[in-house]
Amino acid sequence: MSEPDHLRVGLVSVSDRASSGTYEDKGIPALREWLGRALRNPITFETRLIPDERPLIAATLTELVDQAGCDLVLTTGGTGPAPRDVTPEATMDVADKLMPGFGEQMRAISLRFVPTAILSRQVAVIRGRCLIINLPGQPKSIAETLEGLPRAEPPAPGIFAAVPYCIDLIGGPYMETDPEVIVAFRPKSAQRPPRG
Ligand SMILES: Nc1ncnc2c1ncn2[C@@H]1O[C@H](COP(=O)(O)OP(=O)(O)OP(=O)(O)O)[C@@H](O)[C@H]1O
Ligand SMILES: Nc1nc2c(c(=O)[nH]1)N[C@H]1C(S)=C(S)[C@@H](COP(=O)(O)O)O[C@H]1N2
Repeated sequence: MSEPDHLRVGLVSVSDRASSGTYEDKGIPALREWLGRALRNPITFETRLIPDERPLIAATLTELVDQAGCDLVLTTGGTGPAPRDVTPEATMDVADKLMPGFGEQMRAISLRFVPTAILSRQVAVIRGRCLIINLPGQPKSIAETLEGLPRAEPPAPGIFAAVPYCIDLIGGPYMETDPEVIVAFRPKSAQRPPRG
């Protein structure tokens, strides 16, 4: 059987303080660690650590999709209500299509962890053949929202369950997950045979 498809993934940490060196950035390492655990595909990461500036965030996302050729871009930070939190606006600036279900589900999952979940205005969009998803800045929120609480009662499905099929539908590579971390949902007609 052939090897899993290669993925190119953009990781963008949007933080005034981490990008200026006030504190160490923990966003990109947390994203890289979670994706490394969850995916069986070989991945090339494109990482960017930038301040909360709307034109710069939009230009970074455009570059990652149009020049670097990312299949998936995850951002962390800048989704709240503070004056400098503009990641959702910058993400919508570069969008071809909005994908509101991701934001709705992330806020629902996050409410299981923190009552302030509703303060995140995180969005997801399609640009070209790339899915761009905003995550909150708190590093622990990355695993919380991507993975959810699949074994809790009632379960809260992590949003990453829907990412592989979304990438299929926009013409991207076939993403394969470790079911111990996240079970990717695809309709039967879209599934490749499991690897032995
Ligand atoms: N990139 C990051 N690395 C490490 N910790 C972070 C990062 N971003 C946020 N945090 C943590 O999460 C908390 C809440 O984040 P907050 O909403 O204040 O940050 P932000 O708007 O995402 O980034 P900033 O205020 O630096 O521009 C911070 O006090 C910090 O402890
Ligand atoms: N899963 C999860 N979601 C979360 C949080 C969290 O700790 N875990 N923090 C919340 C808080 S306190 C804020 S202010 C918003 C926005 O955070 P940001 O501005 O760092 O993106 O995300 C919310 N969503």
